[in-house]
Amino acid sequence: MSTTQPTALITGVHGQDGSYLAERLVGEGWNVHGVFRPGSSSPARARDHDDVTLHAVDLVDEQATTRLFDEVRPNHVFHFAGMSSVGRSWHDPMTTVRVNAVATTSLLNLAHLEQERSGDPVVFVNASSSEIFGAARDGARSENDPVAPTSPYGATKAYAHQLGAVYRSHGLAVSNAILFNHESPRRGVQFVTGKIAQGAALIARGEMDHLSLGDMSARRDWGWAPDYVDAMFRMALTGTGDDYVIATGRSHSVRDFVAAAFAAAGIEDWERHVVTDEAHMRPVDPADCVGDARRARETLGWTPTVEFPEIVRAMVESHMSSRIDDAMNKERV
Ligand SMILES: C[C@H]1O[C@H](OP(=O)(O)OP(=O)(O)OC[C@H]2O[C@@H](n3cnc4c(=O)[nH]c(N)nc43)[C@H](O)[C@@H]2O)[C@@H](O)[C@@H](O)C1=O
Repeated sequence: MSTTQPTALITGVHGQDGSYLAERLVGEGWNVHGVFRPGSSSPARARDHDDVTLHAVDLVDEQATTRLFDEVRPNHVFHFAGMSSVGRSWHDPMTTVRVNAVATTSLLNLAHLEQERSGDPVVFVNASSSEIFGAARDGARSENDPVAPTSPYGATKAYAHQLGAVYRSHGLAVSNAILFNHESPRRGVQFVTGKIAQGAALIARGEMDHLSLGDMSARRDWGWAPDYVDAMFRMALTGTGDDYVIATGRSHSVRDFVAAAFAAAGIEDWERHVVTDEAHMRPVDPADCVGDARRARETLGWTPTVEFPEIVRAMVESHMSSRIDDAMNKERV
């Protein structure tokens, strides 16, 4: 490994975005360190990646995280680790706060200290979220929209987003990637797209009878995860910090996703197989969530490359052919 190449620390390296970014940075010749939660399962794709140095660290443990920084001395931090389920955040707000707010505070502080110690810039890319905008209104959201979260998850992401801006004004190159929903065959089944893709495949194979969902009228701006990882790589290369909405600009309903997924699995009469259940509904849920990524297009030269039907197909096909190398996706909900 070259020492003149950038050294990146990726938190949440076993997740969807972390794993795609690790592969990308290794391909670019970077020195890549990945952090995962002690005790969490290690998907085969991460275990197989010899070029990524893995660290089992609980990021809520400030001393352990300080030791990690002392060992790695990163000049790029990509912070993806978090409690990422909006639905679950209503049931476990304390864990949501610890992981999304407390750990992010520690990482921003340590990145800033590392910059001061080394005298060299440290670039920090923070995975922010469209959930910081809440459910108040429809229409495409841009970086200038008010931060007004309506879920415990959104509130913790809003805090991390704003603390990132505080450290930016304090000299750290922090980019907040305001990520709208982004999917791939690596998406876990706790999210609606992974659940539907898995359900359609299991029903087509005769291994499941019906799929139980919450609000099917909810609309989301679903993009392709590797595109969103590419956007965050581009943010890092600017060497300066800013806020960037990353989105396709178009939304589809959960119902649209269900119809496309079942069609991809060879089932046209999907209504027979889907029931709605109050248990999957949320106290508050944005009805329509669309992003305006003009700044990312103009400043980063970023553009989404994969359309909605292709995303759905890729996810269903991976479940149909059992190319599921991900422990997360083996779980059934
Ligand atoms: C940008 C944002 O994107 C994601 O958050 P999310 O939008 O909550 O994603 P989801 O896939 O859990 O829900 C999408 C929609 O689908 C509805 N829905 C219906 N029925 C079920 C259902 O059965 N399960 C789930 N999970 N959702 C359901 C649900 O009520 C919502 O309207 C995370 O990556 C998050 O980390 C993030 O930052």
